[in-house]
Amino acid sequence: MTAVRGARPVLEQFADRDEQPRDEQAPDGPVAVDVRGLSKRYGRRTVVRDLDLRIPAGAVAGFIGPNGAGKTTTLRMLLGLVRPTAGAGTVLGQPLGEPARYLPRIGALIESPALYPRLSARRNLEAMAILAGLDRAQVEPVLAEVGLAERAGDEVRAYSLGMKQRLAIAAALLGDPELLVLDEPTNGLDPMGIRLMRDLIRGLAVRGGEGRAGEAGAGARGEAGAGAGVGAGAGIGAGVEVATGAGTAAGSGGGVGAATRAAATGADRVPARRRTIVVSSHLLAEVEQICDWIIVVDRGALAYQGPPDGLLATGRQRVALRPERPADVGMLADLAAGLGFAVERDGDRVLATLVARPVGGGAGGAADRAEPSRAPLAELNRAAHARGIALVEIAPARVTLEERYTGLVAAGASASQAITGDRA
Ligand SMILES: Nc1ncnc2c1ncn2[C@@H]1O[C@H](COP(=O)(O)OP(=O)(O)OP(=O)(O)O)[C@@H](O)[C@H]1O
Repeated sequence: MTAVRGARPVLEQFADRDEQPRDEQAPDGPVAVDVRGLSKRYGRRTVVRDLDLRIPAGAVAGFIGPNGAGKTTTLRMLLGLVRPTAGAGTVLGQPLGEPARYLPRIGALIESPALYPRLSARRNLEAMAILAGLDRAQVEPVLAEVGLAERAGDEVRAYSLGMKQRLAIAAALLGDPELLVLDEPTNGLDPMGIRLMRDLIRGLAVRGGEGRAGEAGAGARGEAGAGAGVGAGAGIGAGVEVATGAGTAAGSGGGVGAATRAAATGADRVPARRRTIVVSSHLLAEVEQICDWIIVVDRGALAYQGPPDGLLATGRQRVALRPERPADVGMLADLAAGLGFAVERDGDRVLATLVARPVGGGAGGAADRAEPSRAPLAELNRAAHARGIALVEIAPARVTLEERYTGLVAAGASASQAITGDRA
């Protein structure tokens, strides 16, 4: 498919911005994360802006946005690693401002894991378990859960990147967390590694391996435990102890979070032992297949939140137009562009997506958005006919989730630049 033209007048870009499906749907049932107005400023620069997040308990939530959109900063705020400039709400039913109350029930992988390269995966995990005050017997089940059981005795320095990522996830699984936060776990992986990671994450949506040591079964969790994260680099704020004792893995970055068993309050527990997973990525395609909730952020602001099909449903309509004479494709594309469509060439077809108020169409309200195509399509058809172009196809064409995502982010970028001239 060849892009013919994409530049649109500024006013049309503003129209796009207005139509962005901000906070499309709220979850019906219990929520694992419910925060409002989350913001972070660094100096004069706002990197997360008034973010309202509601993540259903038990969902696999994709946290998607381009590089620099504020994903990691947001996740760090949820994990108590960065103090929000503004915002309030709850994580696992506990106040956002008191992360010590919920961190023991969270496992997290934020940035590069810190591992002992000359120790085996098993020994690395045992060290983490000990530092976090956990039963070492948890190590074998989590190794099995991430598919490393057979290589658990190998030194970590011999591991591939994918295996190291798996090991880091195993560390985050220690303590059988209710909420698992994975920041860009597919970063740097090849296509097969990405696929394996996707399969792994899908499987982690159910908590606890069979026979996990010390596990008394569903609903029986309630042992008190001291929460601790294992990591190096950025400290954990808000009064949360960081286990960085002698022998902790060298390395930089946020380290590997290890959740402990903790007292569960009951009211906010998820039935059927579903685990809530938040997985960030700058590529929707890497995670869309496993997500039942999607959050799109762009320049620190929420662009969409809701189920994946909601993102699709809010997409603008696209039509495929095929002229009787293939030689007319270029003229047809020009015509459609002149009528306010974003135009792409697809062989002997033109794909026209309505991006602006229909020329000669409706007033532009919600009803127009629900059925945007009729008036402009009729106009397009007439205009083609007037130029002697006979259409042999004029039919709806599917807009993919990736295209919707890209459209959202691209429209936001254009509008923001037009308004402010910068990203702040
Ligand atoms: N400690 C900091 N001080 C100043 N600016 C920061 C700090 N941490 C992050 N930023 C800025 O905040 C913005 C958002 O960064 P963040 O890492 O949250 O984005 P991201 O969506 O996770 O990006 P990526 O996908 O590239 O990891 C970036 O412009 C970054 O430079």
